[in-house]
Amino acid sequence: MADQQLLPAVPRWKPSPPRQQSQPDDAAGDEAASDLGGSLRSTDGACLPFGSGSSSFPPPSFVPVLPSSSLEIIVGNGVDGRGAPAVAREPSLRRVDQGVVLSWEDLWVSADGGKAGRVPILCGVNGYARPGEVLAIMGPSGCGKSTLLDALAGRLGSNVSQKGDILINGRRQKLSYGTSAYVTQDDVLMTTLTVREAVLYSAQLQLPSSMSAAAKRDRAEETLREMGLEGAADTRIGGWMHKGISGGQRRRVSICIEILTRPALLFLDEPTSGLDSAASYHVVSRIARLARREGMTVVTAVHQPSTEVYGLFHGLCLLAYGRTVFFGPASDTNQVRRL
Ligand SMILES: Nc1ncnc2c1ncn2[C@@H]1O[C@H](COP(=O)(O)OP(=O)(O)OP(=O)(O)O)[C@@H](O)[C@H]1O
Repeated sequence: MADQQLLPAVPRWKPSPPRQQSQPDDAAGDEAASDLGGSLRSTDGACLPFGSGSSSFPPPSFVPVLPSSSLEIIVGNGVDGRGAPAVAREPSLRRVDQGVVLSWEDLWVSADGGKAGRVPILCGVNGYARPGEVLAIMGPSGCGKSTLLDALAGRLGSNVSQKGDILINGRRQKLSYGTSAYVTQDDVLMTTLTVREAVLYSAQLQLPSSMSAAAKRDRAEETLREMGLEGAADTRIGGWMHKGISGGQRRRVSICIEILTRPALLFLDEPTSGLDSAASYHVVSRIARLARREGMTVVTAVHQPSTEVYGLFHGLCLLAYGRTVFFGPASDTNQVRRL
């Protein structure tokens, strides 16, 4: 088959011996899901050894486990753009029980293709994302990256249906308001506002009324700093008519607005699209640092990252033709990167 021939060096699943357990049915879903600690199942019932063997990307335990404080996130060459060490060692601010382990198992998505019937988009994909880490969804154009992201975020369109499990901390449950945020590919921002105004107004709208005005202002300022936007805070966002902030800064403003509520789960659709490699690096390194610091679970669809940007990802979910062809630590994928 053509797609098989194209991917000779991609690490393959090595099914471990089937477990002595029947496939969960819908009614028993929660109970079965909580038993996924050691492995996830493929469509044929075999176990998929996520994180098994020598992998440093262990499977989710479904008790959200934040990385230990000694864990290092090596950001590119270990030095950020201003020469400061970029190894994140700060302890996470999020309580352990607030982290979100997101997993998906045997997830199928198809679209209504009219006379052609249902058109498959995702075919039994599996994976997970953990607190404090950035999982990159990669693959060629049309392989289903955005669809997977949308399915995980509960944003699929009405002509699309899904089958399979999406679990939050091992259970089928809905995310409560403010738990997750989604940064779309397009920056929808008020061009006449300054960066500070845009973030502050969003803080006033999004943050709970129980927070004082001063606390909301502080949160807005803190988030501006986290995204490295202090220098541009008083610059008008601008647009086609009036030049304002740069493309990379626009992306960071969009992200800034979405993380004001400190969501436990952050979805990003192509956060680096349209950016040069330096701006891409700046955006993703901020996200990686924030994920680490806040114990945030980040899932991002990304297209052709540079080596430096790629080095910021913890996990990789590589799709091709709607199927998972690799899932594991991003650092384990030298063969994939050479393809
Ligand atoms: N709502 C839909 N209705 C019909 N087909 C769809 C729908 N959503 C996605 N598709 C199809 O599913 C496939 C995967 O689309 P998707 O946008 O997820 O790919 P992608 O990997 O994100 O692509 P790109 O990198 O180009 O953005 C495409 O062939 C697309 O046309």
